Amino acid sequence: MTLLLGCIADDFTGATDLAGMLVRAGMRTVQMIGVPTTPLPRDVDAVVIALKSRTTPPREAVEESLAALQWLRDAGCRQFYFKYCSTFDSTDVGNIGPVTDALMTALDTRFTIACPAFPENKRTIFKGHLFVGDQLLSDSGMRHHPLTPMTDSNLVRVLQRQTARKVGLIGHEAIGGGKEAIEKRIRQLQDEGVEIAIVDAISNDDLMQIGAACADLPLLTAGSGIALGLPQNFRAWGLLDTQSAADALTYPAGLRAVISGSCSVATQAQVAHFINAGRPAFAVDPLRLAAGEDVVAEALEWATPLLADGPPLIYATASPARVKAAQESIGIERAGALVEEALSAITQGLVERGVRQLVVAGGETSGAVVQALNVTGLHIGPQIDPGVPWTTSIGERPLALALKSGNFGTTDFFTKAWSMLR
Ligand SMILES: Nc1ncnc2c1ncn2[C@@H]1O[C@H](COP(=O)(O)OP(=O)(O)O)[C@@H](O)[C@H]1O
Ligand SMILES: O=C(O)[C@@H](O)C(=O)COP(=O)(O)O
Repeated sequence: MTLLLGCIADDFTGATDLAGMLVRAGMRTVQMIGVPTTPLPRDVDAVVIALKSRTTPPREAVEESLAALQWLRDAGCRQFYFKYCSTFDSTDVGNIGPVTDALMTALDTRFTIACPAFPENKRTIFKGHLFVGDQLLSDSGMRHHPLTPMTDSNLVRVLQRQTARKVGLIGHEAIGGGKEAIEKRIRQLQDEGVEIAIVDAISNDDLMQIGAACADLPLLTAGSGIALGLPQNFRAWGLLDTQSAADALTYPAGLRAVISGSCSVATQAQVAHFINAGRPAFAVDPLRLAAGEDVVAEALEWATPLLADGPPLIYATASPARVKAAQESIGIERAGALVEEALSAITQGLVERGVRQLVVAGGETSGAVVQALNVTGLHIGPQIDPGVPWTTSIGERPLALALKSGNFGTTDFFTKAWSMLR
């Protein structure tokens, strides 16, 4: 087995998003939870190591990312990919800048790109500014994110605040000129001392050109979009066969549930749609958790008799005003941690009661839940919506898991995802 691409993702839904994209483009891909301690399945072209490092202190994020890189290098990967959010979720202290810096130093490379674009999910970059749909990032719902509020759309400026390396821009003039024009712009930026370039991209065609131009870069940093353009390079080098069934999966049978700790705009609409469709839903309130009430036992008692009739929803999803009120009362980190712990414990209880098919909404939430379930890795299946594939956990008692990024998926996601499991 020759591993071609080694990826480090800063959260679990992001890792699944990237792995799904690679599978779609014909690379057999597994997602491992944390730095692998168990052998990889056979016949794999790409590995995505999922970390929960998006919002941890930068030193911890760097340490974990370097450990993941070392594992991927030891496994023989030829190119490396640091995956972060398509909305560039980070704060002024990191972790995109510090992790990129550390990976560049470890790989002894003086140039990489930074490109969160994902046009199919309406994340585009033009003149270095990130758009979410028709809005600038800073006008989008991301300005209210509980942990990483994004209030500046100029990615050159955002990243420059997080790194001492010089940040530049590969603008759309170069992207429109195709592979050669992009390579020329990279050389020009390198002559100017730029080490990390934000890259404009507004279409999948752009991503294919960028992928081709970045074939020889040891490290890429990006959302999942850039992955679409990489398999063509491995194929051109004769290293990758065309895989017709890279996403073939067999799903475990069992009861179903939806867990949502995401407060993103898309998830709020999905929760409302599920409730309006008459499906049962239980709200987890961080203030009750902080007061020491046994919300976990209450949720499990509520859910148990409902499981036979289809998926119940257990959610902490709330409006920006309610999230703010909870955070002001108990603190941002504590509110997040209490909710993550409670949702994880509830999910463990549901699995003990026979749940085998789960939709989990939210990156941090998915990280907490998947770790609590002791999942070590995921096989990647077909996509439900762009950026969200079905997966099955590796191991003896597999679960079917759809880890949904906060802002991904159509409004009816929680009710429609199941039809693909039949
Ligand atoms: N009602 C709430 N009040 C405060 N924090 C919340 C609430 N609901 C969820 N959270 C926290 O907000 C964070 C949401 O992040 P995440 O799960 O990554 O969702 P997304 O993918 O939408 O960013 C989690 O840490 C979660 O525990
Ligand atoms: O790139 C993306 O947008 C996603 O893959 C992702 O990382 C989303 O993170 P969450 O919104 O925290 O789920």
